[in-house]
Amino acid sequence: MDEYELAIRNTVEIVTEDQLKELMARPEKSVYAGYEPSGEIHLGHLVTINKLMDLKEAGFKIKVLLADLHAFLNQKGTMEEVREMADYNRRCFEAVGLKGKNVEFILGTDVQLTPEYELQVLELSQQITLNRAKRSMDEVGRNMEAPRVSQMVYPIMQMVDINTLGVDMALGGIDQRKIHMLAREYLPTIGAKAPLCMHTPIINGLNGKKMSSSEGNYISVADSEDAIKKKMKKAFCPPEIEENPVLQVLKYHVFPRMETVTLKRPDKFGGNREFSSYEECEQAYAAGDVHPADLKGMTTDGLIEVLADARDYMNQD
Ligand SMILES: Nc1ncnc2c1ncn2[C@@H]1O[C@H](COP(=O)(O)OP(=O)(O)OP(=O)(O)O)[C@@H](O)[C@H]1O
Ligand SMILES: N[C@@H](Cc1ccc(O)cc1)C(=O)O
Repeated sequence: MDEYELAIRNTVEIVTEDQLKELMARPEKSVYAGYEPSGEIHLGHLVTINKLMDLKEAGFKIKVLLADLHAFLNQKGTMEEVREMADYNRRCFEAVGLKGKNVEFILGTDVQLTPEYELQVLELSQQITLNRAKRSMDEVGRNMEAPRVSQMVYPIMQMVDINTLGVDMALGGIDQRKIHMLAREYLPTIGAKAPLCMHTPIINGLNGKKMSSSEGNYISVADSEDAIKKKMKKAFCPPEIEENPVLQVLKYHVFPRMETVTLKRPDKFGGNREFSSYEECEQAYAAGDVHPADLKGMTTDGLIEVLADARDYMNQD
């Protein structure tokens, strides 16, 4: 796989592909993703983390924003609580392999409380309508039936983060799209660069709804082998391909880190079978050649293996 293919694999949108091709030809390039510190880093977050690791391998400098102030503004906890979570989350990111020379972690409050930052937030807030700000938070904001003023400031700060961190590209799940499109449109009005944007898919939790800490439907990167087995056993695994959480785990977490995956089953059920790509496995499942229970077993074994280092790291003293 060449660097460009690696950069775009498992993404749903790049705005724009031509700009990405141009950027990749440059010797220096950077990308960031921001995370509201939360209790657990789960397989949903890991989709974006895996992408950051692909981009690192493709030659990007990586910045990870631990967005403590954003989490506070979005009603996720007190300042003390989110700050503490930021430290824990940083360890989780390192545990899954996001670390090293070209990876920098930045705490939101370390860069967001300067007069320059504040002035840019105010300049943008003078231009962006309340309606656009509110819509950009549709999939990001918590308790949006009664949005707080802080939740209208939130997307504007996210735009200013892009300028403050000086990155070429903003990465996030597709739920970040509306905020990113505001950034592309409005950052140039304050003399800042319009960022490239890369979006990854949103994956489902084990009950078939969006994987999220608040739903309790997630697998965490620090889960024990036993916990993974129990959760996967109960997972929703319909015969369909679309929105199938087990296939999503296989596609976004197991295959990117394993060359081949082996389905183990007794001879009377068809015997063992080795898959060397996700697509091959999806076809076999769609054709009914792989039973849902076998698909779950194979995915569980693969996931336990790919998260082994993270588990060990998190369980060190
Ligand atoms: N289920 C998911 N599938 C894929 N990406 C996700 C998922 N949940 C969060 N992300 C991505 O992770 C990044 C950080 O999101 P954030 O930390 O705010 O998570 P969140 O949506 O608040 O999740 P949670 O409610 O579980 O804490 C964003 O780019 C977001 O798109
Ligand atoms: N909006 C992101 C978090 C984030 C905050 C600030 C940023 O600059 C980037 C991302 C989320 O939904 O979780």
